[in-house]
Amino acid sequence: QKEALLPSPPRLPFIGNLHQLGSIPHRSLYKLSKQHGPLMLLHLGSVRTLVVSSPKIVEEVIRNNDLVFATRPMSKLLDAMSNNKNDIAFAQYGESWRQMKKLARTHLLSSQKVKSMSFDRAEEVSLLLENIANETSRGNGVICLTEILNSYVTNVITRLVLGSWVTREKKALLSKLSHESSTLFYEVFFEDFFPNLKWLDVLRGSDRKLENYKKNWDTLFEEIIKNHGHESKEVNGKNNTYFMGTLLDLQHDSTLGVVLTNDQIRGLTMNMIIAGIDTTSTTLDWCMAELIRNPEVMKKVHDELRKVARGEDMISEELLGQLSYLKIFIKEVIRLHPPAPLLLPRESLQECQIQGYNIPKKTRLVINAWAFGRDESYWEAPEQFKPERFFDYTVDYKGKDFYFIPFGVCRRICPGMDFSMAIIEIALANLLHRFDWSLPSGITIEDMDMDEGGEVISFRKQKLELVPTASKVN
Ligand code: HEM
Repeated sequence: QKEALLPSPPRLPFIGNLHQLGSIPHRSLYKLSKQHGPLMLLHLGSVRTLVVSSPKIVEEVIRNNDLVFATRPMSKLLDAMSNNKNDIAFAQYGESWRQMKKLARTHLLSSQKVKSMSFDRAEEVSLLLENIANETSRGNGVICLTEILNSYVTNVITRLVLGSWVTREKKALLSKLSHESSTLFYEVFFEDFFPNLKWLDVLRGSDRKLENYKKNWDTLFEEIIKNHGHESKEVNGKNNTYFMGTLLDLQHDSTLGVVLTNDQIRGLTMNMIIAGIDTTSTTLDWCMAELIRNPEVMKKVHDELRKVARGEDMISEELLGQLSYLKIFIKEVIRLHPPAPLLLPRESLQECQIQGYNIPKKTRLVINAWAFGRDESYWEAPEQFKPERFFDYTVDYKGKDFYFIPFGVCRRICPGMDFSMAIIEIALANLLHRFDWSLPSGITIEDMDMDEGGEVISFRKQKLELVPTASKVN
């Protein structure tokens, strides 16, 4: 049986390879792959986990076994995050998942829908700029940009998903829940890895954490349903409904062909918050950090903006199409700092073959997309920050180029990329158009720690504190 021969790091009795995940799993797995190869079998407690660190192998998996790996594993954490399998991101593959993904793509996250929300984004960007100007006028002019960016993204996403009734306190709770989802992901729930030891989850307080997490969502949803987020369809003369309103409308739409349940509406809404806020805000944060570390890149972005803005006070979304350097800059940032470095876990629905090895049913699959961005066979001098490389490579992150998959691939690919890019690009363009940015006095580029914290969403460990000054051009 060839499966037994799959390269696999030596493991300890009982815990297997769990201890080798370290504090930053994508980095630990990358190191292990250098020793054991791009296809490794790990035993995480009792969970057999295949780790892929090469784009070629992902291509093989997707070409031959896309359907086999179209599902997510079952676990009590994913049950909580999926509102009991009533969502897209964490639910198992099947008819309900297929219908919801189609619905989200067509009615919530299509490029037409994303475009229709440009007014809301512009308003939130104005508030962001105002917020920065106010914060700067207080104290010594240093602001914590990481926190400000997280508030901006929370504000814009809750507004687009739920409507503008959401209070400041509720937004803070939604942001906390989004972040908690990311930290819970790496909490070891014994029941999932060692079914006989589920009593340890009670003893260690993990079960209580999960119960509180669920309770917080319950309380929030009572409020959301009460306000039902169904604001006027007529905003600025446009038919502009928020996701919650759209979903409630669809519930009464007989042409839809499926009946959307309240649980599915809740699951979808949770997905938009959990999958949207931290991924988008951490991308913006990495963008600003890389600009500070690379002044020559900052200059090029500024030069392009100046040409395009022609004295306008704000960059509008219509102008974004002309900012080609800004766009390749963002690509370079997510090549080196993919917000979800290990994507989301998948599991085999049936036995299959990869690289000639037999892979049994219910084997977990982890794809190290972070490693792909550093693969020398695809990227010249991969550790160098060089947006220009994307002028030469016609590569895109839409899932066709297997060596650049920050949004995942195939059936399980992220449906929210246009939605998040719209939020990122308009904010970045205006942050740089309106302000010049520098490090606080006494801090140098060398003091910037570019390491990630060890969570499923790859945050920069060090918060970004900067000094904005009103741009001289304006
Ligand atoms: C920079 C921002 C984002 C990044 C890097 C990102 C990345 C990802 C990744 C890696 C996956 C897993 C793909 C796979 O398993 O192959 C995913 C799935 C998903 N994302 Fe995103 N995402 C982002 C923003 C968003 C936003 C804003 C939304 C919604 C508002 C969203 C909704 C989803 C959903 C629903 C899934 C599950 C898809 C499925 O399982 O079929 N994402 N995302």
